[in-house]
Amino acid sequence: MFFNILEERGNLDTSKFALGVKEIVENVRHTGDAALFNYTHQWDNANVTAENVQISNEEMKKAYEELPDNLKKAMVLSYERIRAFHEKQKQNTWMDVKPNGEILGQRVIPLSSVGVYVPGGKAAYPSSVLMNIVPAKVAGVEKIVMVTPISKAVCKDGKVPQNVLAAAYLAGVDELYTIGGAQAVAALAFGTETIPKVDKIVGPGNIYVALAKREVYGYVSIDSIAGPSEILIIADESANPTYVAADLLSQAEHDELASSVLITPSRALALKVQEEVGRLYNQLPRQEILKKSLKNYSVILIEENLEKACETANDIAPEHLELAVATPFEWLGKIKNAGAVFLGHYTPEPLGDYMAGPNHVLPTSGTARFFSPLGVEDYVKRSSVLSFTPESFYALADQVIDFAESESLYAHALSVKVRKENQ
Ligand SMILES: NC(=O)c1ccc[n+]([C@@H]2O[C@H](COP(=O)([O-])OP(=O)(O)OC[C@H]3O[C@@H](n4cnc5c(N)ncnc54)[C@H](O)[C@@H]3O)[C@@H](O)[C@H]2O)c1
Ligand SMILES: N[C@H](CO)Cc1c[nH]c[nH+]1
Ligand SMILES: [Zn+2]
Repeated sequence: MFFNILEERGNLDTSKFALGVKEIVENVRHTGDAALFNYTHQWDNANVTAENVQISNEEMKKAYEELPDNLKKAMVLSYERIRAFHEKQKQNTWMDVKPNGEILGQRVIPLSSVGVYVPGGKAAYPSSVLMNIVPAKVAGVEKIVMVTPISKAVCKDGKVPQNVLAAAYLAGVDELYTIGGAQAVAALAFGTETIPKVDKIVGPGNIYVALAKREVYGYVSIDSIAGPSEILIIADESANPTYVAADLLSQAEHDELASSVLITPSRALALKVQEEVGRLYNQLPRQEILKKSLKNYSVILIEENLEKACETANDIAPEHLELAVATPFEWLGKIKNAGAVFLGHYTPEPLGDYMAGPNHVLPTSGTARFFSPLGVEDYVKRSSVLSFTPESFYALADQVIDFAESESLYAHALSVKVRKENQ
């Protein structure tokens, strides 16, 4: 029996990973490539050097051209849907021109360089390549640097998988390096002899990647903490236990630290889902990962009613929240904290992972309380614009002087007074 049926659930304790990550980040910061390639050998068992760390555009192009037709079709459709969704997020520069000549505005400027992390320790993630890079392209980022590890578990031949290379080509990456983990995040944050320093690091990853992003924040910007995957399903008696069980398993298979939670007022449904999880588990590979994630970080909670279920979900603030209930739109307004909300019995979370269009890089570990999904706004910055004519300046001069003097900042007041004298 995998799921405990409980009244309460604890959160993932990240502190035991944090010290190791700090050390990795510091070493890469101070010794560059030497530490980067040592850690790559240690954690990925890969012989990456300055000579072979970068993958050429020709290699990516070849991977794309040789992709099987059905996968190419799926990838292109996914690309187009992600692009269409993110085009809607674009913000425009605006200027407000008043009749007295005062102009106030806001420019939206793409970031010069971003580093995108594409995970690759336990699975290959071409879908995350598209989710990271397409919004950066829509925003107009000048240089997109992608990193991804070549772990033994995923890259049997010691090479980045063809589907990842193909997605990178389709999305239009500028530079691709075969490094991963906390060491790759540190390399992007501080730069090394071979890895360029970037302005912002985005993208999902395991606990080491997520904590490393937190560690380098301030030296560079980051999007959010997008760590081990999470799903929380609120279900009532209208839910199909097989669908619910499959959706819970879908996120559990990502990582031993992934979390799948069902909240329901129906004990009958809870028991059926528990049974279905056991049955479906037996048909799946990746059982080592599934077992750990389901036993340690997953739970079925029985709540009195759907109102209470929504309150608990808001406390947990999950990455993905499915409303597997008869009238999902009725409950949507009650959900305040979730990376993405999936409504009804035919909007399973994996549809969002691959094809729907909204971004699948989402905040985890309760950070959906204040972080948002990755989007075009992550790849731009705003800059304010101010322009006054003498007439519009004189109209505000006295109030600025009064305000400045109330702060005892007389040079500020003087800057206005010297101009006012010319009135
Ligand atoms: N939140 C999101 O938006 C989102 C999206 C996609 C995937 N994910 C998550 O991304 C993660 C992908 O994980 P992954 O492992 O497959 O790939 P990954 O690339 O994130 O991590 C692999 C790297 O971890 C490092 N590592 C492994 N063991 C280590 C150790 N003991 N000490 C230090 N470093 C170590 C290695 O350097 C390795 O390259 C999963 O947790 C998945 O749930 C999250
Ligand atoms: N569910 C993941 C986000 O937590 C994204 C993903 C990519 N591929 C499959 N799933
Ligand atoms: Zn997934």
